[in-house]
Amino acid sequence: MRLFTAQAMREADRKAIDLGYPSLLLMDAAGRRTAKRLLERFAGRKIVVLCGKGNNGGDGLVAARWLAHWGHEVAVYAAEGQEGDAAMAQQALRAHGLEINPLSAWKPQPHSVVLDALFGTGLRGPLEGFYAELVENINQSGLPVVAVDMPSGLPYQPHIRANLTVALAGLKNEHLFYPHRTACGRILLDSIGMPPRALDNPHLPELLSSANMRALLPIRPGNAHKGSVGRVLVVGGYRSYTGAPSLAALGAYRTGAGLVTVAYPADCDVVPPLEAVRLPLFEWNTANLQMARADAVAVGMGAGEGGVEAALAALGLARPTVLDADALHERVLRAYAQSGLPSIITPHPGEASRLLGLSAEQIARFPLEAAQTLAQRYPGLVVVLKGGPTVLAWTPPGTSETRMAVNSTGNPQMATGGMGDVLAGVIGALLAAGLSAWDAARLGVYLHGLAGDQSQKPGLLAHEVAETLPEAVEQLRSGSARDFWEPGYD
Ligand SMILES: NC(=O)C1=CN([C@@H]2O[C@H](COP(=O)(O)OP(=O)(O)OC[C@H]3O[C@@H](n4cnc5c(N)ncnc54)[C@H](OP(=O)(O)O)[C@@H]3O)[C@@H](O)[C@H]2O)[C@@H](O)CC1
Ligand SMILES: Nc1ncnc2c1ncn2[C@@H]1O[C@H](COP(=O)(O)OP(=O)(O)O)[C@@H](O)[C@H]1O
Ligand SMILES: [K+]
Repeated sequence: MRLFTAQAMREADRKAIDLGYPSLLLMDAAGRRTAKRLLERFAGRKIVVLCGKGNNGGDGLVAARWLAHWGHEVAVYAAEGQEGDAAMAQQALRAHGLEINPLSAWKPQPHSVVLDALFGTGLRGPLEGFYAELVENINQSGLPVVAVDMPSGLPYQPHIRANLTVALAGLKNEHLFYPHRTACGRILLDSIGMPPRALDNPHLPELLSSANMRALLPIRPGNAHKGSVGRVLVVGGYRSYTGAPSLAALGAYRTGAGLVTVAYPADCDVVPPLEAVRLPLFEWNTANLQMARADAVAVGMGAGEGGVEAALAALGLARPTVLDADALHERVLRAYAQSGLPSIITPHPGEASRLLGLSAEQIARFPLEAAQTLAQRYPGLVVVLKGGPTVLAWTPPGTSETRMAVNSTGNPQMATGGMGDVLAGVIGALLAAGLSAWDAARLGVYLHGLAGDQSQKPGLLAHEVAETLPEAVEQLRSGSARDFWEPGYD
């Protein structure tokens, strides 16, 4: 499943037409499906359809026709100047005997529901004048709004604040990234019968969904033993950061690691989980770390000033590695990228800011671009740029194409200390279980977010998310994990 930009969706539309699929069929499916979705949630209200003159408006005209055909009370207000499919939709509506009122005549009517078909992916700039005022009036009316494809005005201000958005053919950036996602309300995705070949675009980011992540779950054979399902070495800890490596160890065990060893400075009060092997060290060097038996390493959590040394010492173990927090420095990343070892870096925007020389705000605003830049700067390293949502990027060595993915799980209650430490442990366990770096990173962020979603509540703590990981794994395995968007009719 891919995440689309407006332009990419236009290209998919064009591809469908080039494949011989009639665009009017897409519009008819879009309008009809949207009408059904509206009825599922707002049956009994008078329906007011507001249409622009483009194809988004065309979808609205189709929806109005079907709603009237099914016997519902519908009032239609539309801009003038429809062309192509939208003009055909208008013709079909008129054939059903419906009247079309000028948009300027719309006034909020009590107990109505508004179908927002003003603008979709074709918007080229912020709404001004009449349309800006119309959008403000709709928002202020307090009436429920169902948006066709996306709330009109996005990604600019002003825009509609919808209760429900019916995304057509695929999810777009506005449906996933904040603050725009908030304006969508609940999100339903409808395929509208678009030929799959038209949607297939490997250059777009993959959207991590329950279906594709389920396939990555490692299988635990009946004759498993603790040495065969993945041994993780956690390397971290520093004076006041004694909890970080313990949380990573907990994350690793709860994701299925067979054995976790925690290496930490001997003068530090690190208290690893009872089940972990303790390795207090007086010096970070490879020989010391080799005392642990490990299939994968997670290094840097709470490592403070010792982070660089610890990560360079861990490099000598030549194991798949996840680099977090205080290990995330230029020198370390260069060394790991050159080593060719499967390696993952998990910066939050603050750490990415240190690496890129940009502000954390800029990185949080343009996470796709920031993750891509990091992945191109350090070929071979899988970049996990944490946030809401987390973005992943990877430039396989010897190629120039960067693969991108965007996570769909997680929630703002996860913005608490230690949450990233748990993630490092989760990914470490998946690396130790034998997954490739790209698979371990994708499944790891997905499971971590899914666990956070299960126990979503104010005051959520990192160790609680770790404790919920087994439930998240089970949910994903059994097929009961739900995506945040609701699937359409297929
Ligand atoms: N994906 C698919 O395959 C399918 C997509 N479908 C649907 O098509 C939608 C996209 O339709 P679209 O391309 O016609 O654009 P749309 O959003 O209606 O807006 C264009 C209109 O807005 C106007 N306009 C632009 N900027 C403006 C501004 N700042 N301020 C004011 N006006 C502005 C512009 O006017 P112009 O400047 O060109 O005169 C033009 O009239 C998509 O979201 C989905 O709903 C389905 O039908 C089936 C298959
Ligand atoms: N608003 C949010 N939506 C989704 N996930 C979030 C949100 N805020 C934080 N998270 C997740 O919580 C984790 C926080 O990591 P990080 O900032 O490194 O925490 P720490 O350094 O305290 O361990 C990341 O995995 C991030 O994706
Ligand atoms: K719309």
